Amino acid sequence: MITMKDIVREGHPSLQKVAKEVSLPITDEEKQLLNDMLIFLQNSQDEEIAQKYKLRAGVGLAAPQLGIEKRFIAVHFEDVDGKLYSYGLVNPKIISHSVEGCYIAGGEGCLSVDRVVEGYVPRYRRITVKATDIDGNPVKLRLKGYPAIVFQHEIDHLNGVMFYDHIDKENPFKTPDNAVPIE
Ligand SMILES: OCN(O)CCCc1ccccc1
Ligand code: NI
Repeated sequence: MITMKDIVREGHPSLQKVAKEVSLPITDEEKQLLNDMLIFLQNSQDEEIAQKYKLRAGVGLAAPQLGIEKRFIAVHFEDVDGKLYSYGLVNPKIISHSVEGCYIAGGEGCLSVDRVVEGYVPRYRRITVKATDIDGNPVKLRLKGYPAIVFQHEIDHLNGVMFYDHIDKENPFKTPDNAVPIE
């Protein structure tokens, strides 16, 4: 099972590179990896398991965070309406996005960053993501608000981008233009 010791921290080269496209169909080993990533997220959100294995709660994980420079991401969370987003995706790509932005009022964190980095992280408010799922089916997701933010955070990891790269250096709490806060 994946635990925190498997997650590389900032400074590790895998977090700074552009990860490679995965050739399809994915291998059984790659399927296992995606499943293990999803199970980690579920475990990290289970109070008992998280406490037992000292897991930090996460709503998403990207393969480069495991030192694996391949374009895999996993997400597991519910949105404010209780809709469950639980996906293991291959080669996710943002194919369109709104001009309008959004940001989490409390800022973002990252399992690969063992410190608080304050400030607003400007994100697109709406995105359309195309990917392949764990069974090789094409997936097209239209996402808005918090779900859109999570996917952007994970896809950033595939391109060597950390959440704090988006924070305004001069004024971290400058309200991003044309953007709405997400509580
Ligand atoms: O890359 C995953 N990760 O480090 C876990 C936290 C993910 C995340 C945190 C805040 C807002 C969006 C996504
Ligand atoms: Ni992260």
